[in-house]
Order: sequence, then structure tokens, then C-alpha cells
Amino acid sequence: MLAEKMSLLETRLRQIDWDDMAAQLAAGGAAMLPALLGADACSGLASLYPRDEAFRSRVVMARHGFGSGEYKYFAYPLPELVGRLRSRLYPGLASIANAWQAQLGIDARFPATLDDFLARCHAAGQLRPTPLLLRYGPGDYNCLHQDLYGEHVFPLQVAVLLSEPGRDFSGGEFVLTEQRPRMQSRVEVAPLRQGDAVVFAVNQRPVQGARGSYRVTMRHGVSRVREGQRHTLGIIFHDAQ
Ligand SMILES: O=C(O)CCC(=O)C(=O)O
Ligand SMILES: [Fe+2]
Repeated sequence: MLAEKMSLLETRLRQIDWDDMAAQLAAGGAAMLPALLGADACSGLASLYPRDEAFRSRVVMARHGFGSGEYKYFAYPLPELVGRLRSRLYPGLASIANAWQAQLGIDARFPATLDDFLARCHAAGQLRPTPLLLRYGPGDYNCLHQDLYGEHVFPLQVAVLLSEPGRDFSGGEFVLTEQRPRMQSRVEVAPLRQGDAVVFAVNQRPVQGARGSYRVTMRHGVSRVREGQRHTLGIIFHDAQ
């Protein structure tokens, strides 16, 4: 079963058009990866939520003013599917991240493999895993935020919708805002179905202007769930302090 899910995932990962992803990110700050996971993989991941032994911590969003609903950070070792997604998505995203660094005139580059990037995080005391499962019920939402957990930040992250809109829940749209210098903010909604992923900028991204590149600040969140239950898998590449 797991072997079958892994080979489906490998096939899907090999189909990713990284140039198209870079172009989507440059155009709007988010890129869709349709059908990254199958329905079985989605329900399997969502069903881990109550299993406390798989996680290192639980966050009740209302207690921190983050919104309403809750999430749990996975413990190491990550479930195989989550670990595989994180390590296999990283290299392509690192190429995009390095092109962004060049565009912004920043010398530092991200290493080619997740292991090498995590070694940097770990050497700086960012040791705790950040992939997470989120759970929302009726009335829950996730305020606009950025997932920053220390000095080392990988500039792109991925969220996979594990529930099916219209069947499992209504409302609960994934939203992104883009704050542009001296301009009003722009908003984008990612039209996710079950198993679809969205790739987006964690913090800032470059935009090509008439006189060189400038940075815009991105935030993401989830609008209010109206009915049902919505689960998401979040893949953040930097570890946390
Ligand atoms: O539930 C969502 O779609 C948002 C998840 C999120 O904030 C994240 O993955 O960082
Ligand atoms: Fe987030």
C-alpha cells in the first residue's frame, strides 16, 4: 500500500514542470500543483491527526490569536510520505529560490539538497521539524501569517489540501496577500481540490519592475470554514528554533 502510494507520488513528482512553476510564481506569487496526492494518500494523512505519537506539538490557534482551529507539527522521523514530499520537492524549489536570490542581488545560495539545507538550520539551533497537519471545523479560519521560525528561512513552502471542497467542507479557501511597496495589497485565492498543492512564497519574493526588481511581502491564511472539516498538510522546509 505504502509502496504503491510512493510510486504514484514519484510518477507525479517527475511530471512537475519546474519552469512553468517558476513562471506561475513570478506572475502571481503562487503556483498550483494539481493532483499531487491521491485521495487515499490524503485520507491516510488526515487520519494521522488524532495520533499524538506522530507529532511533537499541538497548537490551538485561538490561544495565540492565530485564528480558530488547530494544528500539529510532526515529530522526526516524519511519516514516509511527508518526508519524501519534503526532500523531493526541495531541489526544484531551491533552483527557483536561487534565481530569486540572484534577481534580488543577494549573494547567498541555497544548497542543492534538503539534507544540506537542514544541516545549516541544525547548526544554527533550528532543530525542530516544521511539517504540519492542520484541522479546521465549522467557523474556523487561519489569520494571514508567515511561517518564519528563525534566522534560516527557505523562501518557498507548499500546502496540500487533504479534504474535498463541497463534499467534506465549504468555505475555507486558501488565500494569499501580496503587499507591494507604496501600493495597495493584492489578494489571490488558490482554487484547491483534494490532493492539489499550492506552492507559495513564505515571506518575500522578487517582482520585475521597469527599473529593476523589487520585493513584495507575502502572507497566507484560510478564510472561514462554513461547514464540515478541512485538513491540510503544510510543508515548510526550514526547521524551527
Ligand atoms: O490550511 C491551510 O490551507 C493553510 C496552511 C498553512 O498555513 C501552512 O501550511 O503553512
Ligand atoms: Fe502557514
